Amino acid sequence: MSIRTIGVIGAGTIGRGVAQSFAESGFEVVLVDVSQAQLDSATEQIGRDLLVQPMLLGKPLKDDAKTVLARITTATELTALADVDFVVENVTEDWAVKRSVYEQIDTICRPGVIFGVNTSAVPITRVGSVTGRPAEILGLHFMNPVPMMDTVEVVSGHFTSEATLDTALGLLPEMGKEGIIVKDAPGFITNRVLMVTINEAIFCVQEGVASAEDVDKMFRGCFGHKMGPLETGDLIGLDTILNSITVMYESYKDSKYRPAPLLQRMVDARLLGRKTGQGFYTY
Ligand SMILES: NC(=O)c1ccc[n+]([C@@H]2O[C@H](COP(=O)([O-])OP(=O)(O)OC[C@H]3O[C@@H](n4cnc5c(N)ncnc54)[C@H](O)[C@@H]3O)[C@@H](O)[C@H]2O)c1
Repeated sequence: MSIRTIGVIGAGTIGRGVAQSFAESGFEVVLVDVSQAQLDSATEQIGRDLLVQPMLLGKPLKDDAKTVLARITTATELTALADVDFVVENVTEDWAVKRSVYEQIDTICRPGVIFGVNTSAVPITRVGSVTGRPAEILGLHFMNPVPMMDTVEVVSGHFTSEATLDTALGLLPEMGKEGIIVKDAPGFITNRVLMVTINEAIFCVQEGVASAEDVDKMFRGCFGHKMGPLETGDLIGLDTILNSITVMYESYKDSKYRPAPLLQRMVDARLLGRKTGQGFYTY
């Protein structure tokens, strides 16, 4: 099946980047979110990012920003995905929410259409089990900001077929990205390591060992990281960090994944980072 139209579900922090990246690469995109306000703000943000990111990357767009934006249509109903050739799902990191989406799109999308799960920690095999197409389900863990990151963690679930992996590994280079295959384990590789680091950095701030600014400064200065763990947490969204580390805590039954109480408190207070204008820093 030739892949020309991509269904992107969820127009939040990561979904809008996925939609932008596919559109920049010449694909038609149907972007679906339950919230019209979220779709409107995603479209506005994509418009701004299309102007800024190519300059930051030093790589001009192949087509002008207007043409790229025109490739993205939006909808609030999953039924808009009936004719898409490939799906990338990016809804809230909550199993009940994701499960309901997969049960619906399994009946809406054509048989054989592959579903890429963009999750921080939900097992891909579990997603496959609620659909009638477990061989066509794989993890596509895009990194934020998607248009600027060139590597994708590709997760092979228990039933993911070689054909599905081959299709995804062939599609990613069309977006200028490379996929690295990992096996299915909660948190995969990237988040199993990253979330523990961010969570532990939050414990350090909570205990008053150092300020958020100084923790981040050390990671930039001592290790040459572009961003420290708390800036990264604010970029990803502290609710997503909490959900991810909680999924790993529940999956591995290992106390090293227990969420920091300060993380929980900040999420309760809606201090979620960039997306709400305030996290460890003010935006
Ligand atoms: N933020 C990151 O850096 C990042 C990186 C990689 C993967 N992820 C994963 O991507 C997913 C989305 O994360 P995010 O940070 O973009 O979250 P977010 O909260 O910014 O966005 C989630 C979006 O999903 C929408 N949504 C909720 N239920 C829906 C439904 N039933 N149908 C359609 N849309 C629905 C919400 O309205 C919201 O716009 C999560 O699973 C997360 O773990 C996030």
